[in-house]
Amino acid sequence: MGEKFRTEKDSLGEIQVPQTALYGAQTQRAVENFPVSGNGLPTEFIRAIVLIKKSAAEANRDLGLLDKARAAAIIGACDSLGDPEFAAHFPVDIYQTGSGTSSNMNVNEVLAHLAGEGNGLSISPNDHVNMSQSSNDVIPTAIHVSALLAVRDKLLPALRNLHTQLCDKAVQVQNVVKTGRTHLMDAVPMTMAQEVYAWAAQVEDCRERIRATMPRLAQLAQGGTAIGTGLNAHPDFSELFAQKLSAHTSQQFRPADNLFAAISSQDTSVELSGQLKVLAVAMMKIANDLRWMNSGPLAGVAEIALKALQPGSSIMPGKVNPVIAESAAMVAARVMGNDTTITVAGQSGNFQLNVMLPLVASTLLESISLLANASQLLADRAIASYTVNRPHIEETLGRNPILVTALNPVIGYLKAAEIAKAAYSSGRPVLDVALEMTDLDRKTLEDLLDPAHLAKGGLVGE
Ligand SMILES: O=C(O)C[C@H](O)C(=O)O
Repeated sequence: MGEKFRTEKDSLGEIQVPQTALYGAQTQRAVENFPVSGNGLPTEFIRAIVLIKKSAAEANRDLGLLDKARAAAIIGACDSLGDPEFAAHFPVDIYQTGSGTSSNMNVNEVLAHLAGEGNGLSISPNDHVNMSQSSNDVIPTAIHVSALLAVRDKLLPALRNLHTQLCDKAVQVQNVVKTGRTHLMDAVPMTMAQEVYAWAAQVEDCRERIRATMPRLAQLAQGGTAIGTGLNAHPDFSELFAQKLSAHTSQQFRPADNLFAAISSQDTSVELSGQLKVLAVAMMKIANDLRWMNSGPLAGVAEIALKALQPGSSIMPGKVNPVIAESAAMVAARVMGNDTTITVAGQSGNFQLNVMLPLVASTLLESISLLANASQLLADRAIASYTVNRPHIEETLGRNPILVTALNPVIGYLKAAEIAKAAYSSGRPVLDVALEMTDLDRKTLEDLLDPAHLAKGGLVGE
């Protein structure tokens, strides 16, 4: 049996809508107009719009604009939306109208339908659910709210965990002295803790950069309506709305300093995306360092062994690959690309409205979610569990002629270079060669060339 339909009507006329749909005519038109990606906007974004509708209904009620019965019905409808409704009744594609009007109307229609069910109330998607609002302030507000909550609830905790795991690891490997590398080539010694603490510092700086965007994310376009003038909204609406939303989210929101700017630009989204890109760059570096350090096990750098999580190869038996680091590196690549997308979308503020808002919403939320998940996995399934190949590290460190760098202040660079060359060509320990080519005694050379001492900067008296 074919799907049943009902007739719905909007300002363009009648249209057939699936019988069971909670949405109405405008959503149906959008479904038919935009069969583009097959992907809807993220659930957390739609949830943010629903929260905006709830807070708006409360504010309109308190301002005496919306009668108590309708306000209660709309608020009840907002509260009744569970996961199955989110999956089924918000079908509009990301690549729709640039203002997100189709998604705003989708939410308005679903809530009006649910709010009017079984109570005899006539509830209009435009006049009641969308009262005092325009898509032009709802959608930028939903971007800020959903992004801020995702940063607060997912990304910042994941970064804190990654930082903690890195610091714990650094303590575990504080006595591992290894060869430092510059240009991928052997350089002077360091401890593995110094290396891991450097990653931790990068992560912590990224966390702080992202956290610093939150005060601007907390500024909302709501109340500006179509272009920022607030036409059709009560003068107290934006402030009261922000109070209601703050209470529902345990997060302080407030009206934007300039509502025109909040509607016509996406500068704060661009700012946040830029900080997410810094994190992606840091994540790529850490993931690649781990991959190099884990390379081998026989013919590679082989300093560490990442935990074996799955067979690496369908054809090469026994091979194990650094899958979590590869996954994190792909996330980083995606976020860098997303930042370019958001940069272009952010430029698309023509006169009073940015018209790439759904693209900003989906791309920004994807970056936050991917980075949160990848950070968690990197921490728990790579950093926490890797083991150190101490014999190999010690063996290569002991033979490293670059240790001779420590003799520069005593015998000069040119003499030290001669010793290094002789050590490289003969394959002998640099200490033995230096003993022959200088006047320094063994004890002095042992002190000067001690890798653990050099890892502290080689300062006399350390
Ligand atoms: O949907 C709205 O509220 C306004 C629309 O985006 C427009 O400016 O044309």
